[in-house]
Amino acid sequence: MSLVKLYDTTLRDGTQAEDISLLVEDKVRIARKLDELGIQYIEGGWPGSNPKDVAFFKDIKKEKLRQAKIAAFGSTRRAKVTPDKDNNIVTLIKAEADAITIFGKTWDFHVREALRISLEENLELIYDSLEYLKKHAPEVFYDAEHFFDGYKANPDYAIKTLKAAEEANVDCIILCDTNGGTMPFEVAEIIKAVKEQIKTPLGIHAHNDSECAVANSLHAVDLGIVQVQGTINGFGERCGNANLCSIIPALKVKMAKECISDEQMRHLRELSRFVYELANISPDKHQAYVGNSAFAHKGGVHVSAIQRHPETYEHMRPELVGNCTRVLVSDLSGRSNILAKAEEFNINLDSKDPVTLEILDNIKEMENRGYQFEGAEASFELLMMKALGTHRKFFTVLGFRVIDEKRGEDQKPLAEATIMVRVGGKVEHTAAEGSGPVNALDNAIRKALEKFYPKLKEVKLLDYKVRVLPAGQGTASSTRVLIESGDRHTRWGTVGVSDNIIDASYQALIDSIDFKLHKSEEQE
Ligand SMILES: CC(=O)SCCNC(=O)CCNC(=O)[C@H](O)C(C)(C)COP(=O)(O)OP(=O)(O)OC[C@H]1O[C@@H](n2cnc3c(N)ncnc32)[C@H](O)[C@@H]1OP(=O)(O)O
Ligand SMILES: CC(=O)C(=O)O
Repeated sequence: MSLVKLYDTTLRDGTQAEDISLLVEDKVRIARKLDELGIQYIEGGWPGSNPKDVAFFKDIKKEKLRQAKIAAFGSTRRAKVTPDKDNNIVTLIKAEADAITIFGKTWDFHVREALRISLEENLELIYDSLEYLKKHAPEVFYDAEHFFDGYKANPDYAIKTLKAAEEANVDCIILCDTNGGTMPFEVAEIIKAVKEQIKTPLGIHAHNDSECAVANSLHAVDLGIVQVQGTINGFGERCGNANLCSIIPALKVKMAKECISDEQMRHLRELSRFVYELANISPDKHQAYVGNSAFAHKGGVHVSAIQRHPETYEHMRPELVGNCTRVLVSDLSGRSNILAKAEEFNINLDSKDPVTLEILDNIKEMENRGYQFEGAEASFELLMMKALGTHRKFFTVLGFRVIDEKRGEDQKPLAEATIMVRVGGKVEHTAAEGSGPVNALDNAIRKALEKFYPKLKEVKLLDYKVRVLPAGQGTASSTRVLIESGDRHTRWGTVGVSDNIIDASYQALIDSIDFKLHKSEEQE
């Protein structure tokens, strides 16, 4: 297997994405994880840009990375100053990184319009910036910005810029699709032409503005490119960069190109989620390879087939990237979905058992009323237990009342809930306040039940989603509430539907508590 080197720019180009900003500590934590994953180069930032990036290069030196090299990023020197006097170049060297990457202009249009210098002067900028850096850094890479657009506009000039970098003896020339508009067939044609004229090892840095960044990067590797730049989860300027979470498994599984070990790749999903978490961005469920839905099967026909052989509807084994097969339950389910779920919950169910059909019919009828079990597997498991007669009634709610009161225009509203529950022979009547009516109700339910079941103290409400469902013919619109709860060990989802938002929330809250009590009992 030939080796492709991965160059991660999450900490530099990734942070150029709208809504993404990382603290120095976050950057160091991500760098550690990238190193563990086996990424060969980690671009830490642009030290000439801001003090945070300067601090990163200082702090990362204290880390004992296993194998990754840290790269510092910047640009060619400014016109009219020599490299040794150019603040950006001097700062790059001071960062004392293992490698330095600078970008320079390839596109004649950019030279004229953005830099406003002559084409000849730009070639000098490229050559002497790189030649100077080569004397001061162990490895120097050249990002040929807008290479593909530049080549299309003026191929002779674009090649001249690469030759200037080659003459300066750089270690790798990276062809950049900076505006992300190049098509895969153009990439192939242009790289072939470049390879006839440039002998320096080549890399690719593709943006995703036309959704082709991953395809372009893979095409480039197929044509012999040895360095692939990208970011975790595809974060990056505008529509993002080539997504390394897709590139890595494609290289290894589909193209037999070595880049990280099999064991390292099993941590890819974990790393993807770690970066989402630190960037404070919700993970994209539908993300290829590592997303929650990447191997989630909903249609009954699909579920029936994957149970016979997973490859019928899975392009590769999810475990290779640390993901897993999931079966969803909905009104598109068949008996196979119900049986798969039963197996997941360790429930013995036979496809010929009338209960299987009863559960299936029940689900379809409830989904028709607005329930959705895809994100509410705990409610579904409770429903199964009820159908099978294994559900235990831990408590009975005898009634509740919720009051939401505002005492003046500039006063905050106050919410209070009272609830009456019976556990065994005892009746408990409790009141609690909350930041809103649902929170007050949640507090009151727990306060009433925690006395009997102290384990409920562990339960936290992690997410609360409300969706107003459109009215059907002759009916009022109703509300669906999805709640995600969790304890120290796990998370679970529950659902409630009603034309009253408090009632819908109540159903989801009660299911959450009921589920926790069943699971605690099973564990004991
Ligand atoms: C394709 C890419 O993604 S490249 C990376 C882009 N990332 C960033 O821009 C984030 C970090 N940038 C920054 O912090 C700032 O832009 C800085 C510190 C680099 C520069 O700030 P300023 O000096 O205030 O300049 P400003 O940002 O307004 O304009 C960019 C300058 O860089 C110059 N420039 C652009 N590309 C190059 C290049 N390859 N070589 C040399 N100079 C360049 C422009 O001509 C302009 O200089 P001028 O105004 O003197 O003509
Ligand atoms: C260098 C870089 O980030 C680009 O060309 O997109």
